[in-house]
Amino acid sequence: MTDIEVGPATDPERFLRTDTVVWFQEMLAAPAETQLLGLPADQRFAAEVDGADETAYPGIYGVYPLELAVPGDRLVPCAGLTWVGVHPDHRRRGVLTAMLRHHFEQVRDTPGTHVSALHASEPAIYGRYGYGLASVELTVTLSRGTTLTAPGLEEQAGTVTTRLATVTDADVARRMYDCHRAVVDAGAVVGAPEFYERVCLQFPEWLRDKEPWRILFARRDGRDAGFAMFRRTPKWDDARPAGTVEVHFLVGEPAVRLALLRRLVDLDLIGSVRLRSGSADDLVVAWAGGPRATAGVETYDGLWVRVVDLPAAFAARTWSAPCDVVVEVADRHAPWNDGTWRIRADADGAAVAERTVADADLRLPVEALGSAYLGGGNLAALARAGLAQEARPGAAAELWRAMRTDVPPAGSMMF
Ligand SMILES: CC(=O)SCCNC(=O)CCNC(=O)[C@H](O)C(C)(C)COP(=O)(O)OP(=O)(O)OC[C@H]1O[C@@H](n2cnc3c(N)ncnc32)[C@H](O)[C@@H]1OP(=O)(O)O
Repeated sequence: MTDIEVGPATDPERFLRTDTVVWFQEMLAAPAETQLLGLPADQRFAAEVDGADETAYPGIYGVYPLELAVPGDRLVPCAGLTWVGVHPDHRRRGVLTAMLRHHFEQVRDTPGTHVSALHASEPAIYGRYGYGLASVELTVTLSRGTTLTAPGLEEQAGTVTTRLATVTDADVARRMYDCHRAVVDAGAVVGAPEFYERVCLQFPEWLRDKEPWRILFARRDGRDAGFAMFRRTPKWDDARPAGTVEVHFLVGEPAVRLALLRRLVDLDLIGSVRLRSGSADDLVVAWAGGPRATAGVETYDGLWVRVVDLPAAFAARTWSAPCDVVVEVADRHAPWNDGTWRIRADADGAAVAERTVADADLRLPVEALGSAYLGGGNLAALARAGLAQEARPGAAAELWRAMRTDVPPAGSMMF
């Protein structure tokens, strides 16, 4: 096998050339640092291989510094793995494997950060590296004028007004960041302020004939209370307006989201509204009156979570029920997690994981723990499916009851 060295990517132009060839996209005209906005210089990494072409790195990856909302209304630091790409000349020779090993070591050595998370380009890639699917994401399409019923929220929704802005308007990125950070459900991720500046970038090559992204702010008591980010695409069917609205963020408390959605399904000249990043039990489906009352519900994988430092990650979230389970964890790529742990949670929601020589009640791969980390991946169902092995009957359900949450994890914004 070729020697692969992973370290800082110090040449932004070379980084972007790799990205462009990996994703077969056109080169953007904007300066490299503008294109990389939001990806801190010390969070850009590259793989070098002897004899590689000097113009592009053989492999690249980057990390957005994110905060992840974990059970118990806590925001914890999270390494947002992104910009992963291996040059077509170097694929299937272990470059990704070397980069992910490097990433896990970096995260392990970063004080306060214990988990990594990502959105996968393809579902088959990341499970083998210990990422578990932590949330299921719904894309919900609503027809224009869909009635959204929520008697318990009417009074609050009635106090919300909405006001349209464009991402290029002054201060929009900061307002988005403030709103997003103020109201997050477990499962959601929040970026650093620069991340929202990135979201607001409008490269001409991306824009072409498209509408610039609009931000519909919700206002209550003279302050921002949430927002929706959307763009419309005009369409006409037999001379009837049938434009589509694509919504990428819907942020705020439930009553605020309801008010924003009511405005979106009432926009002129549209036929449908497509909402990304819904949770498995999304409020929108309930407000519409069930899946058949929508114009379509599609299910995708949401956030993939990788527990990098097992005991620290477990201590960072709140647990839902007491448990005392001995778990044998298989972890090839972060060997410091590999082995047997006694996991105990108390009635106050605190958990401790300690090394033990006791016999395991349950054997599972580390990705199963990533899957359950946000309260979503059902470990008892996993055991039934033969993807975790119980030595003590009921051990998987015991651990699951302690990790699960009342509602499924929220959808995560794309990063
Ligand atoms: C978080 C994000 O940024 S998601 C974006 C990921 N990037 C992309 O999809 C861009 C296009 N694809 C690529 O750049 C590359 O194909 C990558 C990054 C997916 C894989 O890089 P490679 O260096 O080829 O992977 P590597 O050689 O380390 O492969 C490791 C293993 O994963 C497997 N694997 C790699 N890619 C895939 C895939 N797309 N589907 C299924 N298995 C895969 C390999 O077969 C190999 O298996 P093995 O260990 O059993 O032999």
